[in-house]
Amino acid sequence: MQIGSEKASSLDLLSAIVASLSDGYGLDSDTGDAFVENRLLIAVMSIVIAVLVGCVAIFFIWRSSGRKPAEPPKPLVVKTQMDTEEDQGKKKVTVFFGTQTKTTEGFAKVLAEEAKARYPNVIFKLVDIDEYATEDDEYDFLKVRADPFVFFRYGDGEPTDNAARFYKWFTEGKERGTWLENLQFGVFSLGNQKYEHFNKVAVVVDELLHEQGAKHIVQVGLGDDDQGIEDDFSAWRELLWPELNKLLQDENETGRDALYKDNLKTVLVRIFQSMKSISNTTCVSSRANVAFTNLKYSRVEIDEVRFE
Ligand SMILES: Cc1cc2nc3c(=O)[nH]c(=O)nc-3n(C[C@H](O)[C@H](O)[C@H](O)COP(=O)(O)O)c2cc1C
Repeated sequence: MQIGSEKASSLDLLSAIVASLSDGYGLDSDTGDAFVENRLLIAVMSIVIAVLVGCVAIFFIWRSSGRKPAEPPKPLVVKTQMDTEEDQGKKKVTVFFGTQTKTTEGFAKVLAEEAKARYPNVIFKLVDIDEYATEDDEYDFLKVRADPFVFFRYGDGEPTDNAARFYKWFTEGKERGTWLENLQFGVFSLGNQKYEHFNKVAVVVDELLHEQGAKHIVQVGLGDDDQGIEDDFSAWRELLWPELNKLLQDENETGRDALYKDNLKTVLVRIFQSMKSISNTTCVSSRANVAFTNLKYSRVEIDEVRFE
């Protein structure tokens, strides 16, 4: 050991410390010498300890700086749900909606539930357009979907918050050409003619879908809150069902109307339950009542499932 030399290295110092510790703890001198001579081992150990101490320090600095781990991306609702084995081979319809105060969501739900009752072998999904894609590019799903596509929008001259990202991406992509030839769609919009831009966003989306190759199942429905939006909605649905029959009804399917009537009571209960989950107001329930008068079910029966 060369502690007395001109300049002791840190390794020499460490060796000296280990040697004195071994003395202090009663190790025999041979063992102490072995430690001291095995400088390479000590060097490796000291590096490992230094790295570990460094990692712990970095971890605490990182935690104290308040950074949170990156959030996992939002699930792609439709893609993941529709790719299940059970769904394979079945026809699928997606009801997308954009909404500000959830009225449109309620109407979309009514449509989806009624459609499920009419076409029990078809898979209907109700999807908030903003939750479909985490990245704009994922809206590319439109080009590969051959399923009927029903889109709900409302206008404010501007899109609703939850449709803003989709609307920006879609309206800025006019150079895409006719890339939506496999898509069939219908649009119904909830608006109010008192506003300058009556149902503007829906009209733009409808026109653009058509321009880009998608085929109308039914012409755009422009609901007017100022006149009677439930009647507009009912009238649009009456145009929709015959067209969906052509697309969705199985060739060997018979007695659809009887099946539909059997299902209807259950469907009404489900709709009222889901409406209640959206809003507890009786106003929402009464909207559903009106929306269903054209199904020829008496008001008395519907009132049995009213929630207060
Ligand atoms: C702040 C505000 C702005 C609106 N702007 C428009 C508009 O520009 N054009 C239109 O047709 N309707 C407009 N409406 C009417 C809504 O489209 C209508 O009330 C619709 O039922 C709301 O649906 P939601 O609850 O799903 O957002 C507006 C409503 C509000 C409250």
